[in-house]
Amino acid sequence: MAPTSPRTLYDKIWEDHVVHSLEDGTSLIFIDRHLVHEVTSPQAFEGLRTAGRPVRRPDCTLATVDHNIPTSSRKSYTTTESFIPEPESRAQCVALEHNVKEFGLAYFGLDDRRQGIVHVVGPEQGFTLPGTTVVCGDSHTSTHGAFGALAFGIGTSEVEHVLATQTLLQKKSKNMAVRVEGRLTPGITSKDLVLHIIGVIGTAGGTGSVIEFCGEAIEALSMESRMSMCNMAIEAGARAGMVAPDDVTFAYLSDRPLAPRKGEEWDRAEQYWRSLRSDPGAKYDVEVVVKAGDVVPTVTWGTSPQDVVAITGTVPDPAKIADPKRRAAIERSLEYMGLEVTIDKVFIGSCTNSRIEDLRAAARVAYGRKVAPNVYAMIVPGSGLVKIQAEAEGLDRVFREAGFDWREAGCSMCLGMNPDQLSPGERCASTSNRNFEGRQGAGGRTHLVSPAMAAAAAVTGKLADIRTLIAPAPAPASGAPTVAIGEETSWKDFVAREADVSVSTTSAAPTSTASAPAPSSPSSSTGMRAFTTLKGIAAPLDMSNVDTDMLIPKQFLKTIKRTGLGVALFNALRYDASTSAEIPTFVLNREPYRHAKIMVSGANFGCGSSREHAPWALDDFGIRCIIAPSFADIFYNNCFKNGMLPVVLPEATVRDLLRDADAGKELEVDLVNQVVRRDGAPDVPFDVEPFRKHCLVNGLDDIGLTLQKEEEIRAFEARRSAAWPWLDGAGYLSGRRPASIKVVPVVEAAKKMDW
Ligand SMILES: CC(C)[C@H](C(=O)O)[C@@H](O)C(=O)O
Ligand code: SF4
Repeated sequence: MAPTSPRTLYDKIWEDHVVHSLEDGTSLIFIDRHLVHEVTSPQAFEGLRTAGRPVRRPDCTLATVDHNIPTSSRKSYTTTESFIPEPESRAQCVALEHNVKEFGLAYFGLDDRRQGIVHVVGPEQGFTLPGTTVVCGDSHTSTHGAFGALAFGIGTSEVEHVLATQTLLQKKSKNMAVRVEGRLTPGITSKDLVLHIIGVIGTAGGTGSVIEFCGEAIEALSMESRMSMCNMAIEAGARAGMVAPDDVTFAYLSDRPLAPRKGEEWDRAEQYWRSLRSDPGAKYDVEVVVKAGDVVPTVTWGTSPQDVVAITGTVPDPAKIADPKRRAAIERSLEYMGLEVTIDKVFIGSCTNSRIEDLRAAARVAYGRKVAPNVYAMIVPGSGLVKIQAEAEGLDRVFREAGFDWREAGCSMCLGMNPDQLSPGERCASTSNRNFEGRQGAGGRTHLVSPAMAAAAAVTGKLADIRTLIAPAPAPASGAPTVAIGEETSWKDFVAREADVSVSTTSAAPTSTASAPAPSSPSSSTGMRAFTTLKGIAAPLDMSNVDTDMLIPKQFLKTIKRTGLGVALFNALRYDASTSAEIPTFVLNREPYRHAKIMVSGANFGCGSSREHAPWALDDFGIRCIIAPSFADIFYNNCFKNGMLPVVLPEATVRDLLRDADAGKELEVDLVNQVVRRDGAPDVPFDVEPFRKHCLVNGLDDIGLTLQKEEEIRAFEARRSAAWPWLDGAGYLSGRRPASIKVVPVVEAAKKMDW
């Protein structure tokens, strides 16, 4: 028998999940774990409802609210309707509550102490496991790759696809290795390391790839630190980030409520997990080597996560940049950021850095010090359980004593869909992951840093080198905490006792999931709008890295519909924030581009968040085709799910088309013949994957097509139950945990939401 060629970690997980493969390499892959939140799911549930489809695997689905919720005290919480004042945020959270009831899903609501940011909750509960495929309608799903899982963000149409079929249609990405040699020096965290890496490879450096982080420095990292790294893989443009599971991973998972049970089940799982390492000699398409010793405390200076600088360094001088586009981007960022060292706000939170280890790191700096008088500093734990653990360790008292605001769990000021926002011009040291214009509030300026650096900024009032502050702090003032920093508790005291809390639902949810319910409606495979040819005005937007926050800012994500978002498109570039008047120079405010059907733009179009609202807004404006040298993966996928066509062409050809567009000439995009027709110039051929083309040209709906593969999906599920039995029924709906163990309430105010 011929020896199999060496495989990477990604190859192994991919191959273990293929349900069915098409000739063009598109595969139907099985999804083990689906996390759901309120922003990207309402339209997906609506789709199921309209088609009369159930959720195929409620046992593999876990929902919570995180983006929209206020982080104020929940002591007075009675209902979500009365607790959330802002009508649109309230509507999204209430919609999720209705949906989880109707479809019978496990849900951590606002009065459940397990509620938190999806990417904190999944790992904390042991829902995220090595070797699994994990998805969520959220770009930072890459976080879960820290466990040796294949975890990636998806759009709302794909959320619906997973809910209905527990599978996704995917093309395999490239293998990329980022090897970090040597050890990080004292005071340097994985946040500094990942910012440094993004500075090296750029925000498009990982496009089309799954990054495996490896090497001595990665192996030495805790699970929390690995999660921060993989979380930001999406900021490097990657489809996913991953780290091979090892003893650190297994120790973290041991006894988590949803992890395999100790004994035979655990042993079998661990044996499989230990096989999930890249084989010696496995080939990567791209390899990058970084020296850990080169990494120093790192901070972003601009409006893209790649705009990084060592805290000891200086920001780039645009006059010294030869590339005119890059020079213009730097000039714009510098003008927006109006660089100064003093800061106004500090945000310690987000799915990047809101876990217990992050709060401990910040508390070590805050201990015995005071928040500078010019600064408002807030700490937002990633989940209710992180908050409880931090309180048991006395961290809240350290923070309060120092003058920090101690909040309830949620996404908070990471993107400010709730009231936690920056005011125009305010400067913030933030432990989050995106520093886009307006990300934390219109006109707000974000510097991405590690938790320790954020705490250092809070107490010094400016961006400061943490290494100058890691000497012991002065003795705390009277009334300071009695619990010394360093008395770490075990998460087991807080999480394990949750193991047997089951979530009841109002619908007749299946209690055994070894065989999945059959779809209740006939599967139709037509239904998407077809795309054959499109002729019209093309709007030139000569800019690289057009991110989805720019395409549609957060305030427009609160809708529970897909339509009517055209007015929101490029909102911050199109309208003056103070007067709401059109900015006449912006391309879509000029004739003939108000009527554009096509957009021509720069590389890495659609980077950042997974919000399908971005293609919905373009479509609603009238633009159904975007031509660019490259696209961010999730945005690219989202277009096809909406009958829209992203066309990839070489940089030089895009330049030619930009000139045509500038001249007001029409372009004709012919998908059937795969050419762009120009006025007075030769046709430009383009590539598109055959399966995607087939679906688009014929207006075929993916879900309908996938449901025709019911037999293959069932066969896969049977194989999965035999090979990895711990993955079945691992949701709170399984009823497999004994009900005899009493749940000890940790905080009186925290009650369990009963559905
Ligand atoms: C709302 C959601 C679609 C979005 C994402 O995908 O990342 C958000 O979490 C963000 O961080 O911008
Ligand atoms: S990046 Fe921010 S907004 Fe997005 S999931 Fe993470 S915490 Fe929430």
